[in-house]
Amino acid sequence: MTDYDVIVIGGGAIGENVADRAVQGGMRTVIVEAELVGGECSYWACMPSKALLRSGSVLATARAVPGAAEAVTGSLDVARVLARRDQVTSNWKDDGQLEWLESAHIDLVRGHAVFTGPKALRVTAGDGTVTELTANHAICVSTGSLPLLPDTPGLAEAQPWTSRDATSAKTIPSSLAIIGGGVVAAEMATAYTSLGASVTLIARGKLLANQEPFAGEKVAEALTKAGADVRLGTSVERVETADSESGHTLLLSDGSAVVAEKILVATGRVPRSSDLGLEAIGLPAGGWLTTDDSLRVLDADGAPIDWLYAAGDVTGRALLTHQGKYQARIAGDAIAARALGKPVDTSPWGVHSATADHAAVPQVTFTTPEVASVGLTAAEAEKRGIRTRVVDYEIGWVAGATIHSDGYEGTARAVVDEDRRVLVGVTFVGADVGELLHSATIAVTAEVPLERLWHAVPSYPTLSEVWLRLLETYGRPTA
Ligand SMILES: Cc1cc2nc3c(=O)[nH]c(=O)nc-3n(C[C@H](O)[C@H](O)[C@H](O)COP(=O)(O)OP(=O)(O)OC[C@H]3O[C@@H](n4cnc5c(N)ncnc54)[C@H](O)[C@@H]3O)c2cc1C
Ligand SMILES: NC(=O)c1ccc[n+]([C@@H]2O[C@H](COP(=O)([O-])OP(=O)(O)OC[C@H]3O[C@@H](n4cnc5c(N)ncnc54)[C@H](O)[C@@H]3O)[C@@H](O)[C@H]2O)c1
Repeated sequence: MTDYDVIVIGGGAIGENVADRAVQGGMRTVIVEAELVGGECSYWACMPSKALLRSGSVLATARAVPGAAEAVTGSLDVARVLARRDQVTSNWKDDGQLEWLESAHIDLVRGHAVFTGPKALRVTAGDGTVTELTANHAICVSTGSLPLLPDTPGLAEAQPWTSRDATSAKTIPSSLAIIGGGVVAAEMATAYTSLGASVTLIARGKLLANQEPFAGEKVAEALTKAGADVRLGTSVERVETADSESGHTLLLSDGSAVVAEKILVATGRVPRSSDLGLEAIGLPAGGWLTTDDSLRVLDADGAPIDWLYAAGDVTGRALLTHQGKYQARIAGDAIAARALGKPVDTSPWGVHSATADHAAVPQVTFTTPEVASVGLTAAEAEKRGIRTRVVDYEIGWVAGATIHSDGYEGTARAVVDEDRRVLVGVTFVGADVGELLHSATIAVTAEVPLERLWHAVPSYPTLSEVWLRLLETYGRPTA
């Protein structure tokens, strides 16, 4: 039996950050990791997917800038794109992460952890070695999420790709049918189209339905223009696989059929909590771990368990690396503060409260065009009873867009809370708008009054000038 002040289950980006903050708070801390330290984001999600997307995005921009366009004479070098992706994932080796753990004074136990009781875990390594661990103060669960697989007849037999296969593929299939209309579906449709696959995207609803409506519309339009077949409002009812040579036939609810060499299922995520032994501590297996805003897990009565924390995807709060790392900083600090009897500030926007998860989550979808959003959409704000005014502006009309590329197309939307005269949501769609997003995140999180925003002067001629145009469209304040 080995004891630590803090045990973190899961060494993904989020677990690493919980452990780092706990160590910095004076806690002796260990991470238990079953697979690769660095987790999904580093090896099978954010990093490889963005590496697969980047070359196509650069090429599209270059083709829209005369002078550069003439220098682009070929299509993407697929082998080089895949090689760069391999480099970005460190060839699926975690040596670099191990060095970082050592420098951050975080111990590591490799293996699969299950709860044996309160503050107690059993870790079984790949070679069968068992380590019993106990925590003096806290255990934080950061085990992430797994792909959701719909029980569509014939789908499992077709051995579909999940996001792991799509981000780590060594060759590009000639045709790819993507089931889903969310972020993974949109990004992988963009990447695989640019890499030469014949892509069909099948979504039961709209594309990027959680975003402002124009976001999904513009991405669907661009995908179609790039050669993808985008089928919205239709579901896969059955999959037939005659043999591996002829590929798969997907029969859709609108009566049509799609034939593809590979199928990618991108229908969302489920919490990775079914094999954690949660029953040993009185929690149901397989569910999201609901937390308070200082990331303590809530019991069946909704009361926080004082020694049990969770951060990242497994909480279901916001399935994004940056938002999970935000939770991790708060969880690690709260664990250390409570252990040492120091003050804990869980008031909204307090140092130990993940308040932004409710009102100011930023996200960039790296499609062509990009979608960058923070806070509430107009529809969400209305649902919350906020009296809003929606302000739209075409990004292509600002001087920065003229310089960026010819025929720049993009839209910006600001959702104004009319009673408080602050922004509650901002969305940008267009090439390279991802780098604009943090300005909006600051405006929304800091609740900067519109009157003060007029004094935040965007540099000329950058895309940021869209901020000034949004304010002008809203109307200049009077003294
Ligand atoms: C294709 C794709 C692209 C994405 N792109 C982006 C993006 O661009 N930007 C963004 O912000 N987000 C992106 N995301 C989301 C992002 O990947 C996740 O939000 C993030 O990885 C969650 O981190 P985590 O640490 O909670 O979980 P994970 O990274 O999954 O880490 C959990 C770790 O826990 C380990 N583990 C699980 N159970 C146990 C156990 N019982 N014992 C020991 N170890 C265990 C696992 O092996 C794993 O290493 C993307 C997701 C996908 C699928
Ligand atoms: N750039 C980024 O920030 C980025 C990129 C990729 C993924 N992610 C994160 O990873 C998570 C997973 O992404 P995702 O795209 O898998 O999930 P998602 O929740 O974004 O989209 C799921 C899609 O699948 C559809 N769907 C769900 N169940 C279905 C079913 N049974 N049959 C048919 N369609 C079904 C939904 O209608 C939706 O269109 C998201 O929460 C996202 O935030 C982020």
